[in-house]
Amino acid sequence: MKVILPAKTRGGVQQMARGLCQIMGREISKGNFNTNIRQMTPRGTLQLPWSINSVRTMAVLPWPFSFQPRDFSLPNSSWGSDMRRLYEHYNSQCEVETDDGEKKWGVWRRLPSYNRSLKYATGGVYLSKIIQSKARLFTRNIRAQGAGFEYVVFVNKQEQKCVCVFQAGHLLEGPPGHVHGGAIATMIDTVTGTHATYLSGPVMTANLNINYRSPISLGSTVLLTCSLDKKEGRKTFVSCQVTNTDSSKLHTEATGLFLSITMGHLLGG
Ligand SMILES: CCCCCCCCCC(=O)SCCNC(=O)CCNC(=O)[C@H](O)C(C)(C)COP(=O)(O)OP(=O)(O)OC[C@H]1O[C@@H](n2cnc3c(N)ncnc32)[C@H](O)[C@@H]1OP(=O)(O)O
Repeated sequence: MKVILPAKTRGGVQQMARGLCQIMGREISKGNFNTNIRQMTPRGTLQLPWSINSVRTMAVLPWPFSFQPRDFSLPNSSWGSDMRRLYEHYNSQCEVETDDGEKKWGVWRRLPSYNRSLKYATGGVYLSKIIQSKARLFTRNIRAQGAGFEYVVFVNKQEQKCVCVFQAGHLLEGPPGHVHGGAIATMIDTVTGTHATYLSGPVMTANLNINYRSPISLGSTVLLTCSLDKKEGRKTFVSCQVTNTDSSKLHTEATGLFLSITMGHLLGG
């Protein structure tokens, strides 16, 4: 049986689980991560600190000890008709049924929210295990559904392309009735960064160039379409267009340079 708890209760359960970790003798702290992740075995696999393994174990324990983080990229009641329609359009191509009724991966893949996405990136699996229970992109921190960044990302590995369906909530206001340029830049950085991560493993944005062509109305849904321009050593070049939902109007265009980083760089080593 699957029990879906209201957000408040889930928070309580998470706190309780954290409390249990503490009672059991260790709190998961950044220092704790840093010390332990440097312990590499000769084969290059990580010796995870016991606290992380405990957290992972708890993620598969039955309720009330399980605290699988919420996937923010799934539809919720704030999603408008455009958002839902485009979600269905891409989601229906994530899994396809063959003639003999077998289910297979389609050309698109929906990326879940959180740093769970990192596991799809080359070499990202260990990083994912370490940070997924701690980190959350700030775009997901506005609790009221529909008030901030509502979005879902789909990637197409074959075409080295990715799309994001984004509905901008009222808290993202810049010019009256329209989305703030910084909020648009945030989404561009997030989606191009996600795409670069998917293609190249852990990266950081080194350069982002943005041209704003036409304003985006608050509450509207737009499409961010990203493609790989080229890869050169540690550099991944990605471009991005923000358009209305039928791609007939260009709102914003951007190019980004992402540099592959080591785990040490990301964790301040
Ligand atoms: C699933 C997960 C989804 C995640 C999505 C969210 C994505 C969010 C992404 C972000 O917002 S990351 C946060 C914003 N970015 C930063 O804070 C990065 C700060 N900068 C750095 O940490 C370093 O400058 C950086 C890692 C980008 C590069 O430092 P390095 O020491 O690794 O590289 P280095 O400076 O040696 O440069 C390597 C090459 O890149 C080139 N380069 C570096 N920065 C550049 C730049 N800004 N423009 C053009 N080229 C640049 C540099 O010239 C050189 O070229 P060559 O090899 O050809 O000589």
